[in-house]
Amino acid sequence: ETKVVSSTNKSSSSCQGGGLKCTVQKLSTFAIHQQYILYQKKGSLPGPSFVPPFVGMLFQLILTPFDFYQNQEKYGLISWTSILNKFVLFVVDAEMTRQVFKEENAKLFLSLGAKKILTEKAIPYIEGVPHRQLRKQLLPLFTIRALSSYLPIQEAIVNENIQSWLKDGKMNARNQCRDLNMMVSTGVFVGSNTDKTMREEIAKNFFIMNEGFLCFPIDLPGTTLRKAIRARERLVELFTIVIENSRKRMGQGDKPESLIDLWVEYFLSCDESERDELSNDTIIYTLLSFMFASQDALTSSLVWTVRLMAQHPDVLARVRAEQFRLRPSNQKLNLEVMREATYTRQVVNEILRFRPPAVMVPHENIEEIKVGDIVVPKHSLILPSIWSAHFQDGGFKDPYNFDPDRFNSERKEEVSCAKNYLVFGAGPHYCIGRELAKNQIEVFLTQMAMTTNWEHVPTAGGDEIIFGPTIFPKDGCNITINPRNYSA
Ligand code: HEM
Repeated sequence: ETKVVSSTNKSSSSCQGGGLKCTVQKLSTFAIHQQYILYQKKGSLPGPSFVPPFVGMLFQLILTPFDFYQNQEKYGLISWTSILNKFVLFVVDAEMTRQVFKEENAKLFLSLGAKKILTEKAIPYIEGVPHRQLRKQLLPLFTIRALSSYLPIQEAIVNENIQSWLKDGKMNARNQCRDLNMMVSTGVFVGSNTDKTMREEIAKNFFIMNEGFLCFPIDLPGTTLRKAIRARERLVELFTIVIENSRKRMGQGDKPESLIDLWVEYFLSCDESERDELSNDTIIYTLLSFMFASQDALTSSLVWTVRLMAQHPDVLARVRAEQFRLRPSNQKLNLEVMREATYTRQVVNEILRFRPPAVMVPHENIEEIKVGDIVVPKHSLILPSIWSAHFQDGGFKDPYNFDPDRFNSERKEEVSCAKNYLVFGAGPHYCIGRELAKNQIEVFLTQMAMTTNWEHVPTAGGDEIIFGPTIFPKDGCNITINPRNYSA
């Protein structure tokens, strides 16, 4: 390594005049140097015989992700590659994937833009004791009581959207579910007692902020990233107003309705000395992370719900029969009924297994760590593959079959294959919104099933799976949709 570094210096000193030839010479020396470092790091790990300098496998990963996956999987349970000159460890084994999620020294690696937008105060960037304390503070927001208070909001907004889709008679699931999801998340987080104009402004700014997560990370006036940062600043102002209103209502003993209400209620119940002085800040930046974490993943799951149910009418018929048995006169959903709807919940779990929205969750190790027997050099990018864990040989039975019965009380694959089910991650950053997310998919599934009939409208190549950055059918899934009488 030292030798290569000194040869770089030598070449630059002999190349003082500048000009194209000199630039090419410097770039080639740099490329050779980088390749040398990568090959040193990979040691005996299997992987591609050649990785293009500078960009590495970036374009394959973005443009043809599943080809990239399949090629990489051929190298075995753990292999190497490189993206933008960074050494990348690709992990397809469920056990090792879990290990990465649990490793304190491997941090979630969100996009470069995400850190600028969400700032260091966002929960995925917090570690150790402060992280554990924050997670504890968040528990009251996801209890059965809390989830019950969000249900009427979820149900009302889902129904409202479905009614407007029925008027059109056809739709693109990806576009419509994205809007529905934004309305539901905003409703759940800030409550329906926040006026409509403010909820709409929150949603509008959140869309702008979301654009910034995957854009080119250049923060200059007029860039997508700068607009996203401005949108975040406006969201901070809007959330401050919502929290102040909630303080007034919770202070006079009103019933909490939204996630913010529950958090404010929790603060007011704590001893003055225990209250976090920066409580507004904590709530606001955590809410921004919630919006970020929930939006694309949930939209992906709703779209797959539409696509998979159109593909499996037998499964949809069983959901309808169960719902009609439990709610013969279209009673409102509540958590008890949802607990009894075991088949419907199996379908939700299978949608999440079969099409996990976040197929891989990048991590960066801040120290040298071990994954399996492999020593991973500091500052590598690790790609633990949730997708591969869900389809790994020796895990779920016939994993490429969409089969909700795998989770019934006889087969219980959620127990026997627990180590392969990684849709919500594992370890200290395990998804805190998982029950909220599952409820949302279930509400959507039941309302679609009981009030509509829909049919998939295929397009050429439209079923190919793309990253966006969660997974979607390429055409976003077009359907025709018609009203249906409430029946089994
Ligand atoms: C289908 C929907 C969802 C999927 C597939 C999903 C998946 C994930 C995954 C894989 C992680 C990383 C876990 C780890 O590192 O071990 C995560 C973290 C997280 N999720 Fe979700 N999620 C979903 C919905 C939601 C929702 C609705 C919320 C709203 C509250 C949410 C909030 C979070 C937060 C705050 C984190 C970071 C937790 C921390 O850093 O401690 N997620 N999620």
